[in-house]
This record gives sequence, structure tokens and C-alpha cells, in this order.
Amino acid sequence: MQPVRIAPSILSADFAKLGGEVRAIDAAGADWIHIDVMDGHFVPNISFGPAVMKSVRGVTTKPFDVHLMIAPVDAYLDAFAEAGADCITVHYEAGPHIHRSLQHIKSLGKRAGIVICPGTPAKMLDYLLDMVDLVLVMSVNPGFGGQSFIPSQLKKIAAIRNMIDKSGRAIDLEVDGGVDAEWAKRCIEAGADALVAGTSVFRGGPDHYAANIAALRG
Ligand SMILES: O=C(CO)[C@H](O)[C@H](O)COP(=O)(O)O
Ligand SMILES: [Fe+2]
Repeated sequence: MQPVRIAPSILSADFAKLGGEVRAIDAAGADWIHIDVMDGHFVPNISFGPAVMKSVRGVTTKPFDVHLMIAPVDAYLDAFAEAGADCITVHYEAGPHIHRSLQHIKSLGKRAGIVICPGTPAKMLDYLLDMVDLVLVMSVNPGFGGQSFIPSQLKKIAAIRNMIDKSGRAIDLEVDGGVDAEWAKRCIEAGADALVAGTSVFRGGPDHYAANIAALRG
């Protein structure tokens, strides 16, 4: 397993200063930039689309880790690839043809990620693990930042770590939602090697970003 990667979610950034916020988390030690795209249909919230993402692509060379909460998603994959995504992650639950969506992402030359909600069992990955570069475990129900970590997801993280190790493939195991320094430690112990954090990274403003990111690494 590699050292944990920290992916601050810009959902918690000050949108009025988005370019500066992305620069600040880059300078503070972010490994990836997590981009939460919400469609107001799959999830009960709307965030932003590929044009906003593209507008900050030029301010950092860090990978863009794009979490698409869109259903159906296929019609939007090309736009996010063109806007500068490095990894495109789609929801198992957003269907209707998740396997086809993952094939599409790979055909665009991007890393492909699959994300599962808190109520979705790890078993759903059985016939998808051979085609993904990243598994994202939601530790909150998707749609909003600032929610509390759902403890039952630790068991699922451990189960997926086992599945990944058995697969023999290099697949990142990322956790998203309610991750603070305490939960980060438990996620890493359970086998996570990438952590998304919005609230706990952006808390206190730019002067605190480096310490907040360092706290998540433990
Ligand atoms: O995908 C998400 C919500 O659907 C966000 O990435 C996640 O909630 C991060 O924010 P926080 O750390 O505040 O929970
Ligand atoms: Fe996310």
C-alpha cells in the first residue's frame, strides 16, 4: 500500500475566490483536487459543471479527481475529460449501464473510478474491479458537504481492501465524506490509501490548510 493521498474537496472552498483556493490547497500539500459535481437529480443538490472545473485547471498541475454525482452520466463524460479530469469516478447506483460508463472513461484515456453509496454492498464490485483504477467508498450519503461519517463504512473499506489485494491490480481505495483527523486514522487502518476531505481541510481559512492536511495524514 502506498502513503495516503489527500484530496481536498473544493465543494467547501470559497467559490468567490475559487482559483486562489485551488492554488492555496495545492501549496498546502494536497495530492489531488477533488471535484464534486452534483446534478440536482441523482443527488438533491447542484454544484457546478465542466466549465467551472476548466476555469481552475490552469492554476495547478495536481491531478483532478472528479466525482460525478450525475444520472445518467454517459452524455457528460467527454466534457469532463476535455475540461481536464485525470480520474473520472461514476456512481454504481447512477446506472443504467455502469460497465459501459467505465469502458467509455477508459476509451477517453482517463483513469476510471467507481463509487458506491453507504447502502451499497462491496459485492457489487465483483464484476467491475478488473476495469477500474480507483474505488471510492462514500462514508456519507452523497449530495452535501459537512455531514457526519457513517461508522459502518469502515467494515466495507476493509472488505474492499481485501478484494483489491486479491485482485493483484493497482487500485486506489478512496473514502469520501465526514473525514476528519480521527476518522482518517481509522480509514487508513481499515485499508484506505486516499482520503477526500472538504470541511476538515477548509476549516479556519487558508492559513490553516497545511496543518489541516497534515493532520489527516496522521
Ligand atoms: O462527495 C461529497 C458529498 O457528496 C463530498 O466530497 C464530501 O462530502 C466531502 O465533504 P466533507 O468532507 O465536508 O464531508
Ligand atoms: Fe466527493
